[in-house]
Amino acid sequence: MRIDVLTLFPKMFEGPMGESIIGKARDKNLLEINISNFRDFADNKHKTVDDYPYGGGAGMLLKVQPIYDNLKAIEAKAPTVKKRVILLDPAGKKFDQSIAEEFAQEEHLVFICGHYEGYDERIRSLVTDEISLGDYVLTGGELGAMVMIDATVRLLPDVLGNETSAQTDSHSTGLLEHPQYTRPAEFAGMKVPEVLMNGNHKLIESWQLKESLRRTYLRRPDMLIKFPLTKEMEKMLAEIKQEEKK
Ligand SMILES: Nc1nonc1C(=O)NC1CCNCC1
Repeated sequence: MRIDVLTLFPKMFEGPMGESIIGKARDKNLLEINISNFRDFADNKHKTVDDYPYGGGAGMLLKVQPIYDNLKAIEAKAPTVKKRVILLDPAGKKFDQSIAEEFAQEEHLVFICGHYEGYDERIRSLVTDEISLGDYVLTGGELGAMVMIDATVRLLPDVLGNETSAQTDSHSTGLLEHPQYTRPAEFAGMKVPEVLMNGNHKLIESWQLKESLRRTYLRRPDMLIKFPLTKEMEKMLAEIKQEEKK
């Protein structure tokens, strides 16, 4: 996968996109990330990328031209590859695991990071997607782009090195992940549930499913409404509702 990011602050990406799992994936050539500063493409001598809004109003808007020419330069390097050009915008579709899974299937992702008050509206004609990190306002789109890249890249083959962990994550299965424990068996008086210590895989799987259902029921009932429950799950959920009443 190739990822291009258009930003005014390239240095923001050095840490998060250079360390740990993403950094190792780049070292292993599992993906290529190119960060470009669209200020470099501004066609005026002062390299300005923003201007006052027509009709007045607070703040400055990002001009189209620098971003347009930056996109053209990216296109020139990879003309045949199908691209998803993603505009980071609080008015966009809210990012979630299903979008990460969709992006992970793509060959080439291009992220445009907003700044200032917003974009010249004509920038929207250049993009395929408008995606929001969430219902809040950030100082720029950079952190949103990094979160989306992180959530997407970890789904690529061989990036995690343990594919099952991506497939069983919260939000990947449609339920929240069950509680997990590691050594020691007891810490500060808190013991690991006995069922996990006895090695009976069928009992363990049943416990894990029930605890996923419990956690989802208690924390994210909105996810449960959408989940296709089996008869076994419906029985477990009925037990959970009784248990949680006490
Ligand atoms: N939420 C968001 N998801 O993507 N971008 C988001 C965002 O808040 N962008 C800011 C909007 C105001 N101007 C600076 C950028």
